[in-house]
Amino acid sequence: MKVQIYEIRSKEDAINVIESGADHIGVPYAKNPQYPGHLTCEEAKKVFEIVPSDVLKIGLTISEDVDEIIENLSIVKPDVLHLSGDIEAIAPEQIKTIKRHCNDLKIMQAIPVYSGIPLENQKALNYAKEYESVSDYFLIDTKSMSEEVIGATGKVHDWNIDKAIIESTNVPCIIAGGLSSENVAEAIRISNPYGVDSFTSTNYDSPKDEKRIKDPSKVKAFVRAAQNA
Ligand SMILES: O=C(O)c1ccccc1NCC(=O)[C@H](O)[C@H](O)COP(=O)(O)O
Repeated sequence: MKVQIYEIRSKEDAINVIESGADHIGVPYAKNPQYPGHLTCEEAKKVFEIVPSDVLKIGLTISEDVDEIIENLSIVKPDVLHLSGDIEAIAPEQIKTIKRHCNDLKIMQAIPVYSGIPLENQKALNYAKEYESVSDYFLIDTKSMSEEVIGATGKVHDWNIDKAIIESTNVPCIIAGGLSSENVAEAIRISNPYGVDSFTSTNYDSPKDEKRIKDPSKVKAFVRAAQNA
C-alpha cells in the first residue's frame, strides 16, 4: 500500500515524513493568495532536492494556465504533477501538451467526489473515463461545493464511490479526503486502492511554525495503519 503525505512545506518535514515510511511526498507550489501555505517554485525545488530516489516527489498545482504550469515544472521538476484545480479547466489534450514539454513527467489527476451525494448524481466515473488515457495516477479526493479546487477539505466521502472508480479503471488510484490513522484501514477494506493520502489529520493541531506542520507521531500512526490494513 503506497502512502502519500501532504503538504510538505520544509526540508525538516520532508525528512520526518520520509523517515516515517511515506512513499510519496506532496508539495503544493506556485503561490496563490488563497493558499498561503503553498510554496514558491524555488522553495518547492529546494524541498525536493533532499528527497531520495525511492520516494516519489509529487508537485501539486491548482493553476489552470498550461503555459504557467510548464514554466513552473522546469523549475520544480517533480516526478509527478498532481493537477488539483477545477478538472474541467484543463482538458486531456492540454495534459498531453504538458507531457510533451516535460520528459518522463507523470500525471496524477484529482477526481472530485462530493460528500453526501450518490454516485449516479456525480461526474466522478465520467471524469475517470475521460482522463484515464493521460493519467498515470488518479487521486480520488473530496471536493467541497464552495471551492473550485479539489481536496484539502479534511472531510471523508463514501468509500464505495472510490471502489466503483477503482474497479472501472486500470489507472492506479490513491484515495484521499479526511483519512486518518483511525479510519484508513476501513477505507482500504472497502475500496482496495493502490494508495492512500493524508493532509489534515496528520498535521499538528496547532503548528508552532508555519513551515513545520506535520506531526511525526500522527504521520507514523497513519503509515502504520495503512501498511497493516
Ligand atoms: O495540500 C494542499 O494544500 C491542497 C490545496 C488545494 C487542493 C488540494 C491540496 N492537497 C491535496 C491532497 O492530496 C490532500 O492531501 C488531500 O486533499 C487530502 O486532504 P485532507 O482531506 O485534508 O486529508
